[in-house]
Amino acid sequence: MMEGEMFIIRVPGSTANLGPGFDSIGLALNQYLTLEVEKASHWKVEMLSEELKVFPSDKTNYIIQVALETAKKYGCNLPPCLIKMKSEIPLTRGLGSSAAAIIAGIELADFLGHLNLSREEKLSQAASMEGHPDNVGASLYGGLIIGKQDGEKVDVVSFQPITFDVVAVIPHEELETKDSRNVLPKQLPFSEAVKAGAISNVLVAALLTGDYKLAGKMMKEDLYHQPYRTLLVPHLQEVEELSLKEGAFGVALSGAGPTVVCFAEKGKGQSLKNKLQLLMPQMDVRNLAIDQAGSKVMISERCQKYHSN
Ligand SMILES: Nc1ncnc2c1ncn2[C@@H]1O[C@H](COP(=O)(O)OP(=O)(O)O)[C@@H](O)[C@H]1O
Ligand SMILES: N[C@@H](CCOP(=O)(O)O)C(=O)O
Repeated sequence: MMEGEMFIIRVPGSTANLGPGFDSIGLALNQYLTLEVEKASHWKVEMLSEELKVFPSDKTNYIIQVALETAKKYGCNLPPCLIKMKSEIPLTRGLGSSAAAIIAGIELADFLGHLNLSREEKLSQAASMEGHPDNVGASLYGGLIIGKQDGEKVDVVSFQPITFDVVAVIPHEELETKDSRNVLPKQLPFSEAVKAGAISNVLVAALLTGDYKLAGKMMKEDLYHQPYRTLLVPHLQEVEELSLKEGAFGVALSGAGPTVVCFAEKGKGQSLKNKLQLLMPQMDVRNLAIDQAGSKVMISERCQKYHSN
């Protein structure tokens, strides 16, 4: 990359779990974290979205830290850059902002450092930083991902295209993932763990065969996390009742919450969104689509030529 040239990193946000797929299922959504990057004399982040202004604008920014740590792991030093950053992903609401930031940092290291990492290597690095593969997998691959993590080892299967609408009901209050994980039990009795696994298996089979009614039923039956988190997310039950009545086939807590995601058949999302927004004016209700592409690095032709040398 030459002085003055620029590349763009675009990463979708995501919703995790879809009810019983705790720490394992992720779905990429069409709200994006976008970085415009050019070489500079020192590291600097310029926030183009108001919400991002809470984050450091120097080298201590999380995305730069992720990039430097990733590059270091592969024995590489990154040249400093100016990053202009904007985001459509609400922060700390259960819509995968931290996972998108991690993927952005890894893509930054990969491109700037000529690391040529495979998607599997990127996922392994991202999942070990985030602690679970669901959101990072969706942000990286797009579509629906199902993954299993053991330290740095991740097994993942991704599916595209997945076609249904997603309506996100986003409260104004934040809920940090670590706080929402603190209310979960350390252990489950064997018989309950077996039941919880079976519910998750049926969810996946139902989603992939298009049996949305059954998928919705499984979302509600989750035993892993939603029963414990309802204490922190008292609106879950109300959103669930209203949106099932208004045509959603399923409802789940988005990641660790507090956002609730409602799933509707293709084409039904807009009217569901309109109805829910009227019924819950205090919430930010968004009609979203599934991102099928995952993270992207977009470069100019001149920059591409230089980069491949
Ligand atoms: N664009 C960003 N730049 C830097 N850090 C970010 C960015 N987006 C998210 N983060 C980090 O992720 C944290 C939110 O993570 P988390 O509590 O898991 O919420 P979410 O559900 O949105 O992922 C933020 O407090 C911040 O530390
Ligand atoms: N499986 C995790 C997902 C956390 O997602 P986030 O978007 O809330 O960070 C969990 O349920 O804790």
